[in-house]
Amino acid sequence: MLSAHTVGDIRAAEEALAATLPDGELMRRAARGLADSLGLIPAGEVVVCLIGPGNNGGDALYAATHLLDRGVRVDLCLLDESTVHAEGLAAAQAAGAQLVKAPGGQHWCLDAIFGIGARPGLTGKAAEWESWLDHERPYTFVVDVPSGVDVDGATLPGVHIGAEATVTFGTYKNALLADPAAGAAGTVSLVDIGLAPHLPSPSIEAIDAFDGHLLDRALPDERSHKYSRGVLGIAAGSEQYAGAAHLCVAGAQAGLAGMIRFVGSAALSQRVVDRAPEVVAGRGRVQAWVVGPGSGDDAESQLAMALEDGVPVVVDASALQHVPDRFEVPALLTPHAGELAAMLDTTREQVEGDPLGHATAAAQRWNATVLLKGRRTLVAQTGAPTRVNLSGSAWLGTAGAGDVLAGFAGSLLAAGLDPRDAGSVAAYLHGVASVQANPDGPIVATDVAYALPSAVAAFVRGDLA
Ligand SMILES: NC(=O)C1=CN([C@@H]2O[C@H](COP(=O)(O)OP(=O)(O)OC[C@H]3O[C@@H](n4cnc5c(N)ncnc54)[C@H](O)[C@@H]3O)[C@@H](O)[C@H]2O)[C@@H](O)CC1
Repeated sequence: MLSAHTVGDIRAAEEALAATLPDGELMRRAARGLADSLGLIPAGEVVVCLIGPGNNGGDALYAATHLLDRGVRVDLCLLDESTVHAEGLAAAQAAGAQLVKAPGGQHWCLDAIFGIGARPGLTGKAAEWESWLDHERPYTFVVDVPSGVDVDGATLPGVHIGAEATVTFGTYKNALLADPAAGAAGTVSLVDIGLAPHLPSPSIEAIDAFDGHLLDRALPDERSHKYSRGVLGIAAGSEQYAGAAHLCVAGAQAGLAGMIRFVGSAALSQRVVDRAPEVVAGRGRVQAWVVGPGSGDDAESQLAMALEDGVPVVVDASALQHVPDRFEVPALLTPHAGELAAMLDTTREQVEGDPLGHATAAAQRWNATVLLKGRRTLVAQTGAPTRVNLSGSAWLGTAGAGDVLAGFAGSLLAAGLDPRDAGSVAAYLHGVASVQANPDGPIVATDVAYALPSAVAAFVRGDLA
């Protein structure tokens, strides 16, 4: 599991760690790690370092001494000579760094304008540097966090640096994992400075290949039978969107439930059973429900029916328009930005500009777990670290992928996971399966459903890495 922490928590942890170390040791560790991560820059090349007033600039100045040691040339642009990290500047200059008035001509750049002490949005000279970067496009590394982003909120409220790669220290920051800010960071690498023992529980987490244990309590054993493994009820599809029923069922069949019951019109039920003969048509006892994929006008009555059972429920697509004031059962809501905007009476742009804020607000408001779909899908639940999904590719933006996800998440819920684990593991494996189905190429939602069972198995075995 990757974890991110808030600026406040990072500052407290750094203070506690620094108290156990000689003066300046933390910055030495950060600078050494940073320089090691800049190995891509060949000797003889020139890197321009954009240096701000704080310790972020200090990190870059000390890292510059290591770069100079191995033959990389360093130009320094100072935001303000009077506030720069003085010892760092002296060390970099002594090692051979040149002061320049403005960036120009260099093919490599190091953004050390602001770190976690940043106020979002760049102005003045920093904004001029950003427009040079935007125009000249040198290969840009960020020190700790892209300057100008909102570090905790992971938003982009103004001018900010966009980079190919970010080297961060101690722990991830929200802005490095959650969109839209994460989109500005490029590939992120983490330098260990010894902070972990001093950090509290994270603000954001991301499942990785080593988290297969999350499925442990929902796996079958030799005493299991179809009912003990969990039965999932699905109310999905309609005359207009019959395919959604098939895709939701296909996603569910790739999950951990022992049986699926399908509830819909006689004609639709017949279609579903013809295609997936394991499915049982009609109501009966279930451990969880999925309601809404392709349900159209039937969504309201289907959601009411599911809620009568008092079991956990996945609420997707058109059913999201009919949510109760507050859920009394464990609920996983799975909107995309447009659907969440409609629920919160705002615009898609507002949600996309601040997914973390809107997903968190919705989780609180409906007493539910909210899985907000996007490039970096979020799973927010009040009182627990928000999960962000890092798997998958842009090819996953394809018709029906959400129906598969809803069915798969429902199957994990029926098998005994709580909504947060069910939603976040489902999003993770859905992304993994999409890549495995056809790395770097087009896929349809059915391909994702078919690739899911082997992704589940590899995740459980710990083979995904
Ligand atoms: N605290 C520590 O012990 C460590 C900190 N490290 C580095 O230190 C950084 C944090 O250092 P600082 O706390 O000095 O913070 P910054 O380096 O982010 O700089 C903060 C300064 O910039 C000014 N500022 C912020 N945003 C501005 C804006 N938009 N326009 C104009 N001025 C602005 C602030 O007023 C403040 O003076 C981390 O990101 C990391 O790079 C590392 O060296 C590891 C250890």
